[in-house]
Amino acid sequence: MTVLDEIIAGVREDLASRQATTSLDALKERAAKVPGALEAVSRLKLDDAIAVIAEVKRSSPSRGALAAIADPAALASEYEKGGAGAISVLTEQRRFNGSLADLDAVRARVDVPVLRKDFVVTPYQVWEARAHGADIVLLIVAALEQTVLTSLVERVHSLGMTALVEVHTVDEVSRAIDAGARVIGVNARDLKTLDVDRTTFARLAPAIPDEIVRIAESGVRGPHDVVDFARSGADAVLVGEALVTDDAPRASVADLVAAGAHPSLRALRH
Ligand SMILES: O=P(O)(O)OC[C@@H](O)[C@@H](O)c1c[nH]c2ccccc12
Repeated sequence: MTVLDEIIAGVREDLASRQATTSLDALKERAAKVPGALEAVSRLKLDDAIAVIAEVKRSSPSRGALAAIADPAALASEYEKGGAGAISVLTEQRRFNGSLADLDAVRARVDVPVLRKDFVVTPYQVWEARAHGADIVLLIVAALEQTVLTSLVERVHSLGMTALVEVHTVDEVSRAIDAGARVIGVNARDLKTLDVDRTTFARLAPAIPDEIVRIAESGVRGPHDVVDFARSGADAVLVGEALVTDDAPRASVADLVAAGAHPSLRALRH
């Protein structure tokens, strides 16, 4: 069993208990009452800058406890003030110590698009994301059969949200494109082994067509990594650990945003 398999086994158990208390119909009713999803693609692909997606994450299987984050909305608000283009909220409970309550709290506080970061394997979780105000939903290619991936991408888009389809190999890039992805995230961390390889993005980016938004996920330590990923063709970066362990997350987001807006990168983007 890979780490990913273990995580998903736990996710399915937690999912079963939520399904026992909240019916799909109840979720659909709730989804009908929340404001519509924000358009996210234009926030993730900017003309003259790299978008920064800042993540709210307490723990991870690779790093253990990272930060207590007693007030996720306050942290998200700092990220937003620093110039984050979107906020990612981990909702997985067992390994990442997140929750849908965190998503609710962040959603209520910020105006930028919010990403539900979880191991989504069923349509129920997509409805849940929308019912809790998400605008973007992560779908991990390595965790899904192709037919399931395609139907989940369609479900996300049909609810007005944007699917962030995560890949780690060239073959997964093809699967993401075939599934109808408009936004592809290349994860530097292999979820089967948890190893980080920052060269993965540069290797996979050429296989991603220009009309698709390209996001570099994981392993961003600071401004120099943003510049490197931008040079390799990233439209956006997704940053977790470096920000949740930072004493001044707002200023650090601003530094990442400034690095990605540097004039020397502009020529590459036009
Ligand atoms: O903390 P980092 O190395 O900056 O990484 C953030 C984000 O990319 C990472 O949390 C992530 C990327 N894909 C995921 C899938 C599930 C859980 C977590 C993730």
